[in-house]
Amino acid sequence: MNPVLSVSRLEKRFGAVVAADALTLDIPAGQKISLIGANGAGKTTFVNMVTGYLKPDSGTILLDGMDIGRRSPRSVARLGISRSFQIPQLFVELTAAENLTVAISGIGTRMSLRAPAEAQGRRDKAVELLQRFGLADLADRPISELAGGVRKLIDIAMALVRRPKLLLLDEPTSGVSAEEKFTTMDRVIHAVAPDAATIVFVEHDMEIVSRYADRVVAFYQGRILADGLPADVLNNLEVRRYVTGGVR
Ligand SMILES: Nc1ncnc2c1ncn2[C@@H]1O[C@H](COP(=O)(O)OP(=O)(O)OP(=O)(O)O)[C@@H](O)[C@H]1O
Repeated sequence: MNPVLSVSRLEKRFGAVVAADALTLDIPAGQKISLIGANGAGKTTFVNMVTGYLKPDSGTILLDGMDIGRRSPRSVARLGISRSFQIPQLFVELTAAENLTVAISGIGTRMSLRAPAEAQGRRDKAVELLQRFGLADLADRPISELAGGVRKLIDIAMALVRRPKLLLLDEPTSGVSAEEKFTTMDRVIHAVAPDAATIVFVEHDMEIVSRYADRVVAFYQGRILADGLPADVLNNLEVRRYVTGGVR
């Protein structure tokens, strides 16, 4: 089967810093892949290039065989790649349902914003998405009143509005308490399952990585240091030395 995403010899420099050094990676449908690496290893640069927020200096990014390396973030999202951010991008004065309704309206093409039936349809879809995350009872609460972990989940719900082929999550459990981190990830995996989306998540917490990833890609200085099954990558000597800090 052809990969959903195929990245080949991707390069990005910021002055003297090589943030992406000949990155080559195929991602088949349905995988849950974790990107790991120390601060500054190039994980976010990779996510930004794949989602159109950064233009690569060279190399190709194919989504279902289509070259998307020069497209805008909006165009990449329309084609089927969605993302969440380290810091949730939500309208804090609006409620959870209103935030989702805005995102749902954004994908409606010829729908009239004023037609009551369509407004109700958008609201129903927003509540259905919140339900998937176990958050339906918070639909009418303003974001400003909600905890960090809940905001993260709502940001991820926003990314699911378009039913993406590929979902990129930038540190889904950062800022979430130790007690809540597994519940948060369980809810994410459960919520994404109906769309069978392929998930790439940047993660610093190795407990989360080993519990939820099918595959781990370790970055170091803009390069891929190791790529494979979690147990293999996490036991790799170089990964332990340069990424997880297990070998001094
Ligand atoms: N816009 C930019 N301008 C200049 N340098 C940048 C820019 N974005 C990233 N870099 C540099 O590129 C390298 C890779 O950064 P990147 O943010 O991709 O790392 P990361 O692995 O996501 O780190 P973190 O875990 O801290 O988020 C770093 O040296 C960083 O300082």
